[in-house]
Amino acid sequence: MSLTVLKLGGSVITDKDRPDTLDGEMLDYVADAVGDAQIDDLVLVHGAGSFGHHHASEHGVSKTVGSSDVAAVIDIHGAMETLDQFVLSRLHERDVPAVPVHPFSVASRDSDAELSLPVQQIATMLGEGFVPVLYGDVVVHEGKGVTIVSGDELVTSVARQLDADRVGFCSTVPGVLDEDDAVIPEITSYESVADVLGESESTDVTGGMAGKVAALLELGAPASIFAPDDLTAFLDGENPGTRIDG
Ligand SMILES: Nc1ncnc2c1ncn2[C@@H]1O[C@H](COP(=O)(O)OP(=O)(O)OP(=O)(O)O)[C@@H](O)[C@H]1O
Ligand SMILES: C=C(C)CCOP(=O)(O)O
Repeated sequence: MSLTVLKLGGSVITDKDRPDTLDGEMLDYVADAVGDAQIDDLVLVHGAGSFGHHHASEHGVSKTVGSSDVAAVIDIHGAMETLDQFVLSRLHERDVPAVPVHPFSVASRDSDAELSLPVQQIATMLGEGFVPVLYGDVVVHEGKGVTIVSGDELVTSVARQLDADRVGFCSTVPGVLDEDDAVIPEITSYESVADVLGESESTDVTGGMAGKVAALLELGAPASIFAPDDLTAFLDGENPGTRIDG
């Protein structure tokens, strides 16, 4: 069996400039591609877009800055659960057997910020024919209350632990772009692209493209970053966009 881990970028499925606003057309578009895909085992992770980053920013919470305020936990996690419900229902409309895995309820960080994400339930879900769906969320963090765990970190953690065969990031851009906005076909070291990597153009507490590339270089397996137009090609086994191989 071949395992694919795919992240649907929050900037793809939401309108990242308007708080708590779905991009329903794009969500339908990517859900169509997932619904039509012929793949054995699939784990989906979605980002936060305007459902998580605005709330995290309002409460001053990021991957490194924590909060012990229950209202912050409920606000951020609640917004992400709402977005997750939209994602799940669009997938169900296409008969994708998608089931939720709520990171806040299962994951944690230790005092060195090391993420611990149990994957046995995800493996069992796959074995039973489900498509587990995770999402960027708040996560309890030893000594800091809660911090943010990005969908990118969840992808790399699941992919590493379950030895994924293919890892894909569907974002709004066709790949990592160079200074002339051309897609860089392959990245093998952070230094080679550090100058062109920036944060997201919208509110984003998890580091935008720079955070994504850094996380993927540490994965130890190749991963692709591509735009929604290329999602079907990726799910068909091609390697569109930028291939990151640390
Ligand atoms: N060199 C670069 N090439 C491509 N995109 C870049 C680059 N530098 C910065 N970016 C920004 O990074 C964004 C992609 O990162 P972002 O974190 O927003 O993606 P996402 O995973 O789709 O969203 P989310 O984090 O909400 O899930 C692009 O939309 C762009 O604004
Ligand atoms: C801001 C929150 C809650 C999660 C961020 O996840 P990402 O959109 O994958 O970076």
